[in-house]
Amino acid sequence: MSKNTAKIGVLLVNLGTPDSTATGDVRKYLREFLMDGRVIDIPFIPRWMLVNLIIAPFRAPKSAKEYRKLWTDRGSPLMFHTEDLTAKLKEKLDPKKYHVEMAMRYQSPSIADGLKALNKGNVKKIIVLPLFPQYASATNGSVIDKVMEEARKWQIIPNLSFVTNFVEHPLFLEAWEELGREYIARENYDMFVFSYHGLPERQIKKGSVDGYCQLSDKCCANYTKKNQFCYRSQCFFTTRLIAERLQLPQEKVKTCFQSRLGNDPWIKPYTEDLIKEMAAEGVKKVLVFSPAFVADCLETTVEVGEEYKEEFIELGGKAWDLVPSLNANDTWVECVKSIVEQES
Ligand SMILES: C=CC1=C(C)c2cc3[nH]c(cc4nc(cc5[nH]c(cc1n2)c(C)c5CCC(=O)O)C(CCC(=O)O)=C4C)c(C)c3C=C
Ligand SMILES: [Fe+2]
Ligand SMILES: [Fe+2]
Repeated sequence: MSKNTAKIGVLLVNLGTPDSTATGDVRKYLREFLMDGRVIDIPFIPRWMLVNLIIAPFRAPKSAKEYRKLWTDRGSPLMFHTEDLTAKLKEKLDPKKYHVEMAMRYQSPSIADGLKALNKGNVKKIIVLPLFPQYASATNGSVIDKVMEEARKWQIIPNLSFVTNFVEHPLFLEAWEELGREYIARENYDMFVFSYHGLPERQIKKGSVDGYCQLSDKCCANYTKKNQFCYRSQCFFTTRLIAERLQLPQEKVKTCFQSRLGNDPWIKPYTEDLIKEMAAEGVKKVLVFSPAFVADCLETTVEVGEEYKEEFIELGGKAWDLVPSLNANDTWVECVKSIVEQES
């Protein structure tokens, strides 16, 4: 009997970050990111004009300044946390059985290079794990799309398996529970805010099965087979699962959405509005979770941890504590290992 020595390839994919904080590099990153038709989902010519003539030129210098607040000796946190996660996963998985690579959807290391490295290693199967817990066409969908675009060029296409979301994975929830518990043990919070990356409402409606998702509280509050890919519904569901584990009183738990871009309506409630409401109601101490991200990045450290905090404190708040992301937390590494083993 011949022994099949081919391994299982694993590709961990995160969003991507600029190569440096130079305005030119940030502009290059924004152009690639926002020219993705799953991110700005309008026809090519208006998208090209919007991105190249308006957003990239005006936003790049502002974003570069924000990235400078975030940058470390090891570069962008999104990058080095993903590197650390990958290194720890490699240690946990049997190297005779698995070949692990990491990639970024935009900029580098590219998905094409990650796949090439796996393919050279003679893999019989490739498991693609986009590092986004809740499915969105703009993130997980875009990673899957790009992997298929690359694989389409190969003579031999091995078995490809895609992880579409992992909001219910017990170890994902346990990792957040552990991180949250440390804060809850130290402080008596009035409110627990779960702030997720936003999405244009249009993108939720486009993915709605039989028009089920109308962005009301009714549809998104229930996570069912009809809306299992509705990003907003998965976010509410994530909040509920983490809050239940931490036994947080329901009336002290809020879900909201941050980081709007452009003038179209994005999914609500907006984090900025919630901050104002909470301050007006006399809420003083808030613990914030950001479970759409598995690594700290511009959106967590700067937007939630600095900018929203400043706004809340200016409006009379006393504490706005951000729970750090999963980064290379051991329970999270176990979660990724378990996802890979389930898909193997
Ligand atoms: C949960 C994951 C994310 C979704 C969904 C998502 C959708 C989305 N994002 C933009 C526009 C921008 N996002 C930016 C940064 C950024 N976004 C995510 C994740 C999701 N985006 C992450 C992890 C990051 C941080 C990257 C880092 O380097 O730290 C930015 C760039 C930063 C800036 O200039 O403010 C933009 C722009 C859209 C339009 C969108 C959905 C359609
Ligand atoms: Fe984003
Ligand atoms: Fe919905």
